[in-house]
Amino acid sequence: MEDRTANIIAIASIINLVTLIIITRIIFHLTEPFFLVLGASLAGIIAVTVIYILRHKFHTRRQVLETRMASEGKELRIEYSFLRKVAGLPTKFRLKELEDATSNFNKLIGKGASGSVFKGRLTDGTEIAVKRIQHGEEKGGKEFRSEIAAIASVQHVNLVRLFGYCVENNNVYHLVYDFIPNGSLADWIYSNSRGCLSWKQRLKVACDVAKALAYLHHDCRSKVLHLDVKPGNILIDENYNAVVSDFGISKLMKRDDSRIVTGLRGTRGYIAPEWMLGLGISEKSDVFSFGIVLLELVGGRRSVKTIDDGCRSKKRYEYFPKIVVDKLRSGKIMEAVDQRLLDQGEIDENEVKNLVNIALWCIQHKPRRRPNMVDVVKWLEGRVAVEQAPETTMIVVDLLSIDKDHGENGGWQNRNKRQKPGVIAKVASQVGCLVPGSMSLPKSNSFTYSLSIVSPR
Ligand SMILES: Nc1ncnc2c1ncn2[C@@H]1O[C@H](COP(=O)(O)OP(=O)(O)OP(=O)(O)O)[C@@H](O)[C@H]1O
Repeated sequence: MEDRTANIIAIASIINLVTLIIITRIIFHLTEPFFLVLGASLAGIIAVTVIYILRHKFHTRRQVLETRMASEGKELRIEYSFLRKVAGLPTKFRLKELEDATSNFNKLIGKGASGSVFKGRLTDGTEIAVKRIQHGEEKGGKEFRSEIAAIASVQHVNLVRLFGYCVENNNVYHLVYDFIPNGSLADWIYSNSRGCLSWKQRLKVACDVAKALAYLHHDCRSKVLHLDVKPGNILIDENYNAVVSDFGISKLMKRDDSRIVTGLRGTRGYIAPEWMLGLGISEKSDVFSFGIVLLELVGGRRSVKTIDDGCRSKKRYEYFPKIVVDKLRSGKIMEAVDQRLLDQGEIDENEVKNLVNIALWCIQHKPRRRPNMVDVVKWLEGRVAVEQAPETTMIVVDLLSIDKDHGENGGWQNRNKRQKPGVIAKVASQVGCLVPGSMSLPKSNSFTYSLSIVSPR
């Protein structure tokens, strides 16, 4: 509308001017030179007017476009952030936002092998846990990408929620999670630091973790292998629900693949034998680790313990799963149960046997003999009866757990050390505990074990 008015005014001005010149010529009988000067001036005026009109048009159009783009951009941004929220996808944080949220990273919650975790609060009041991975670009970046790839698109009440991430500084990666207030399962079962979980609460934790793993293995577009299932990575929320966390070494696996080959990582005591032997891993490797967690829930202790017998040259180890099998066979399973649970009472021997039986299915050394997590959930919920677990050789024990310096506290991980299967035999012979062939199980409660390596296939 404005454009048209400007055009009309310009054309009308030119017509007026020409008319004025013609009238002036008629009245005053003006000469040729006068008209040359006048013509040039007129051309100048017309050129200026045309330039003005064009500029005005261009300016107006640009303004219209800018306004339209701004409003479309805003709409797109709103839509984009809305879709991310709906899909639960992680958002990118600025370092400054995380510094403000964590008061400059001064509330340390805990430290793991890969970094430190800090408590914080976002401006909208949401409590967060910020994990700072500081391993140098390659390792830290790898762990960071694994974590994001694995949990960015998964949503389950028993999986920790990843709110977002931040990579402003090349070698420092931040992952922002929902804050889970009651510490990890390790704090509850290995020590009294937070108290003692009752038997019912332990059964609930087992169910929650099983559901989370069943979801990762069977309900996601690609199978998600967690690969570091252990009490330290199972968080307890305010209602004592279990939340699985730490996807730093997880892997995605195509639905059609039966196994994948990857460098040995994970945590001592929980690594499935097929992984240690370099035979490839699958969702059944998580099932193995889960079985070990079940036994630790029953015993309130770690599966591998160092025995201090005063002999410094050769360390001796106690393997709890073997103790449990022994106790079950001799009808004394309650002797393997966490003393604190026995003191609390309200623990049913049949329920203990049932849980132990499920665990023994899960830790079968042959992966194909292990159940899948969907079946485990049905067993744990009592929807399907559990048959007695077959005997398993239980002789490929986590040799990499045998670490001269770190003893039994579980703090050592080979997460960042890629090991070849041959290393296992080497480590075994170094610690003097490689016995070829199978081994017979000692009958005593706290026996030490020798290790031999057989193929789980
Ligand atoms: N989302 C969270 N909310 C509350 N606490 C958390 C959260 N994530 C981790 N933590 C706490 O931070 C501690 C360190 O966690 P992190 O995952 O880094 O290490 P870890 O699992 O203990 O060891 P590792 O990295 O060796 O597996 C844990 O003990 C846990 O209690």
